[in-house]
Amino acid sequence: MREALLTQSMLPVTNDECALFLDFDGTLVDIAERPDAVVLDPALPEVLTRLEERLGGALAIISGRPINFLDGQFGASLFDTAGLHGLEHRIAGRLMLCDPDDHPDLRAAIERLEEVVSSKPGVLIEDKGCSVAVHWRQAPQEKDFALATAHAAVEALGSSYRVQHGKAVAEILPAAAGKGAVIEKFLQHPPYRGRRPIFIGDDLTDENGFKMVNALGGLSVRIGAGETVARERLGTPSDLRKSLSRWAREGSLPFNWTSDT
Ligand SMILES: O=P(O)(O)OC[C@H]1O[C@H](O[C@H]2O[C@H](CO)[C@@H](O)[C@H](O)[C@H]2O)[C@H](O)[C@@H](O)[C@@H]1O
Repeated sequence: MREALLTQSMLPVTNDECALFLDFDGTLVDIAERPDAVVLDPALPEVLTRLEERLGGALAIISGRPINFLDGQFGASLFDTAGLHGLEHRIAGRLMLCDPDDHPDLRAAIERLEEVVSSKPGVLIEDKGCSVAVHWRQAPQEKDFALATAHAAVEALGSSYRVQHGKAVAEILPAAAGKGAVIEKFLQHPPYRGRRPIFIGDDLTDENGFKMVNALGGLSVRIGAGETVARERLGTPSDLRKSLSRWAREGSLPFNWTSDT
């Protein structure tokens, strides 16, 4: 009897028990030199659609990008999504967007930032409406300047805003935005409710999501090297795409995750 119970509690987690949350940059797509230069694997929308079916609809993309950018990549409204690190979301098809008009101080700060960086070739401002990213991937010598500029802007904006560090980027966004909180929100709604979350990401903004998922008894997976609270690791976005494709085709989770862990 005891043996039977033990075996039962160690069964692999199945598709109908879990919800899958996927980061975009550095996770589903390889990092590119510029935000507008990422290349989506043309097979990915179909792979994710098959996987979403296997998961009873419980699949969402959780990104720092705006939802309209992600829809442009995958096809309008194809997947549930959280954009701008959780500031906006589409859950079970219901859309909640962030309105830039609600952030007049930030809009004025973005105008100033554009002026300030215009004298620094290779430093890019990515205006995302309710948030802004200062990128230095193409000008690594300007890292200190870019970081100082983003932090000075947030200091002037006050405590309603914060800086989110990332890969060769510092972003300014409303302080309440975070991937952990938005994953928790998804889990309050069908078809996510009652499922165990899996979150796969690669960057500092994803650590907040990993923490939440760990606390909820889910599975956190970090793509690539670096300090992390994630419990599992995969090498590259390409490794992940292969794993997702096999999962969509064959049906069993590509992780060693049993119901007792
Ligand atoms: O949450 P994510 O989906 O991972 O988005 C995080 C940020 O990713 C983007 O910047 C990063 O990817 C760029 C393209 O590969 C790269 O050039 C840059 O250095 C990276 O930091 C995106 O541009 C940001 O808006 C996202 O917030």
